[in-house]
Amino acid sequence: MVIHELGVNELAYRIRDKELSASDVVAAISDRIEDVEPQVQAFLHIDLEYAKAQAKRIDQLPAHELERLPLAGVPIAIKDNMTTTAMPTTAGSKILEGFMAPYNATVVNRLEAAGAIIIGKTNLDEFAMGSSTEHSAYHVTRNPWDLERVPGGSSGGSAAAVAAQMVPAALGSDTGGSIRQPASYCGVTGFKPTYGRVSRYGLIAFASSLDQIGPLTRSVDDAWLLYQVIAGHDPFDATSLTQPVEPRTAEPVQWNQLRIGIPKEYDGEGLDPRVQERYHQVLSTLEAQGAKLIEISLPHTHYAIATYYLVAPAEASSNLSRFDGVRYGYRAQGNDLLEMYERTRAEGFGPEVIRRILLGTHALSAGYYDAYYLKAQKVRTLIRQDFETAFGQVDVILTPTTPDIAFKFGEKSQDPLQMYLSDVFTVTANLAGIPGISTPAGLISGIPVGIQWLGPALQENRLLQIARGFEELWPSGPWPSLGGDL
Ligand SMILES: NC(=O)C[C@H](N)C(=O)O
Repeated sequence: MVIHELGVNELAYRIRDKELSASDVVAAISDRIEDVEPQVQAFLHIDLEYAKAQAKRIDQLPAHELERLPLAGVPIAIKDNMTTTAMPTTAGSKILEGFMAPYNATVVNRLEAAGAIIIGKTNLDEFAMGSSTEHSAYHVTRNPWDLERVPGGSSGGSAAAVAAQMVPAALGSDTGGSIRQPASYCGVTGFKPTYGRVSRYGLIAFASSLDQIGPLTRSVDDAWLLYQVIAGHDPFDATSLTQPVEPRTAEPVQWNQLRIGIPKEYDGEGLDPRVQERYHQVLSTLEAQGAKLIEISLPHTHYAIATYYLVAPAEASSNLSRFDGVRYGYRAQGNDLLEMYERTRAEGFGPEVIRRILLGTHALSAGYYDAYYLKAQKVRTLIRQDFETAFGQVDVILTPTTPDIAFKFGEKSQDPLQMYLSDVFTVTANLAGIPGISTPAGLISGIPVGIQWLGPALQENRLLQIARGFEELWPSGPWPSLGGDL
């Protein structure tokens, strides 16, 4: 048994059964990180001393206490836009370099209360704005399947760390696809729950009406377990939902009772023919299992990218106003207060963040508000209604996660619109607030490709049950060979 290859569930029960100690696991993970992190560069911060101390604490717990910890001794990485008191939180930005948060994000507290061991903070596009992790102010992260390619973004570090088997799981955040798109590019599972299901307290806000936290793992059951731990009401997040989170079910999906919606708008223009071919192979496999494939229309899909790139930057321009050199992080010198603000923001933010702030400020400004922001909000309602209508007819919707596979460094970074288009199939779920999961559907010339399952709001368990069923039909692996394996 190679410890770093084990998933969350396997590690958790082995540690609970005392077949493995948490310290053994942390030691194995440290070796793996030492081996492959120099190539992949998934992390912005790693704290193995902290991890070792946590592992020791877990190993000293009596059996009856271990029994109560669903993630006892499981190492987990956290995207660096969620606050941790034990490690810095930078959001991938120079403006927060070295920032130590005064409190943990609720998700971090929940993971630790469940016995998880936080190993480090993963790289991301600055403030989660991007689809390749090239917009990190620190360094790029490489796709473990091909080091010349991007891991996707903005949770690229989390996806790469999981695919490179440096951790069994990581948390990401998804505003327009930032969990699902990198999951697809790195061949892992990435799950975005319903808006409001997981507390965002301690998540550095990008676009508050869209942001959601979720897990990236190497199996659906692992994502499910993590979701169970992090989901649920949190009085510190006013948007957090109060509906109870139902327990995991072991029941397999009954394909012959399932109606799968195939939206015609997700299968055509702009879709890489190789991705399209794989998507159709998946559809045939499901049909052969007895699933009923129903062609549906989500007619406002065409406006989704434009809508997202008005709503998200508008909210970002407001959220990021707090980084002014007074309250947080970096401060530039200036002759007066205004000059200090201007210089701090001009020097502290990278070009993509500045672009979004400008776009958002423009969309919200007097005279343009009705034409841009208000109109985008109206179209957003239409997009949500498209899904409501569709879910009257079908149980779940299946689409490609991304129109392409992981691209090479530099291929899209000079053309923001091309970069934005990699979110074309994922932004709709955020605009509608519904859950979505990307699961691997094999490789195309050695590079992973994912498919996306979308479900009605609050039906996470049903969605996860279906995604797990698909995983059994279409198992992934072997994982990329890296480091010492080369
Ligand atoms: N943050 C996200 O969910 C990703 C999206 N690519 C964006 O740049 O806004």
